[in-house]
Amino acid sequence: MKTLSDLLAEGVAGRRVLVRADLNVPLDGDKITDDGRVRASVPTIKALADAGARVIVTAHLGRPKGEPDPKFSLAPAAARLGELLGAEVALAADLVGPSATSVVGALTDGGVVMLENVRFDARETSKDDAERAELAEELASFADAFVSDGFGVVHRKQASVYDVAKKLPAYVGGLVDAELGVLRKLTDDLERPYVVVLGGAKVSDKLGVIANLLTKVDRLLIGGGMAYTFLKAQGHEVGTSLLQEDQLDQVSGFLAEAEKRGVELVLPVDVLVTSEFGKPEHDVVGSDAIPADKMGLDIGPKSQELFASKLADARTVFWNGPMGVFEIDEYAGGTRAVAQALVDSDAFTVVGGGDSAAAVRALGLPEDGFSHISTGGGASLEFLEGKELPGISVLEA
Ligand SMILES: Nc1ncnc2c1ncn2[C@@H]1O[C@H](COP(=O)(O)OP(=O)(O)O)[C@@H](O)[C@H]1O
Ligand SMILES: O=C(OP(=O)(O)O)[C@H](O)COP(=O)(O)O
Repeated sequence: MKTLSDLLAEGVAGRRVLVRADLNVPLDGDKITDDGRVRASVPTIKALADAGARVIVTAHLGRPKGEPDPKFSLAPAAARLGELLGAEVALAADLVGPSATSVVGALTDGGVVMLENVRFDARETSKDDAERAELAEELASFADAFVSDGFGVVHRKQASVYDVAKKLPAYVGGLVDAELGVLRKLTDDLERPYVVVLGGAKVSDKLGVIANLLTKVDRLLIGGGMAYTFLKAQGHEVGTSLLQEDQLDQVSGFLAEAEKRGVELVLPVDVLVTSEFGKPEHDVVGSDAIPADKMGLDIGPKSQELFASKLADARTVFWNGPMGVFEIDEYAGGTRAVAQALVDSDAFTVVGGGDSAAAVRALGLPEDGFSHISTGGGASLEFLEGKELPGISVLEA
């Protein structure tokens, strides 16, 4: 793979460089609640700008439906990036339309601009190769080189991640390079017990990694929205909790496979339930006694203790996905307990994922209490699975 250093060594003054960043930050209205991904994107962008490049940043925010939607505008991220760089970052009102053409045309050496949310164009996430290639061609027409630095999205075969790298001289960015370097320590010769903790809300996306993880880990702790499909597969009622009904058979298979392999699969023994998403009033119930009209929004106090005890003797830990809806104080206890157990541990500990990393910071845990805080959740998991990451393999080609 050609690296950012190679590109800088070639000389970038006056060249237009398209940088794919992951600026998928959590928002409260138009306020960024955790700017970790913007901060992580700065070094690569700054290195290029300082070397006189004309930098064009492309990124996504959330999962809009392939058309412009102001709720998912990158305006807050562009403003924050400008603050961190100490120079204005103009945001084009579109992705490859007249506004983008004019904003890119006005770029001067050392300047940085941003294109509006790449997922406002349905071709970005299209399954049709030709559609993605067409958008990639339009993006590539703005630039002379491409730098792939959105680690959180390298597992997506999308136009701005994968296809565009075939249209321009392509380089791996500093963030992606550094993230891969740390994650390699979790694949070669790791110290055991190796414990993986999974939670969060992207259940259907992330269930798939479990089959492979079962061949690698000693223990798998499952909380967050991910736990309920397991509890249901064990025959428990889960009320109105997040549930991946169509993956129940697959999850039953995981339970059997874990037993066969001697992998300890640990599920919550109690949960905090409420009647309406986000409602702070709640009850603590056994995970085999979730009422039909209630949803589980956090693991309970006994589960917190159980999970902490299962982390205490670990030598290597990877954690993706909050244990509950930590954005609401009442449901932050499980996430805090797992985070604290990692801080207290002297294992090699990696936390990955936009929301997991945000949770660690929002709950006031020391960032240096973890060996590494990764900007990517799904991307890290797929890397640990040993799966080919399209955004990386395209750079190796
Ligand atoms: N029991 C639950 N029910 C619904 N949402 C949950 C539950 N537990 C956690 N979540 C939500 O999961 C989200 C994060 O999930 P995900 O995107 O998979 O994690 P990450 O960004 O760290 O990879 C958080 O916004 C959190 O509120
Ligand atoms: O937030 C992200 O991933 P993560 O939640 O797995 O860390 C990335 O920005 C990828 O977003 P996507 O899962 O909508 O493709």
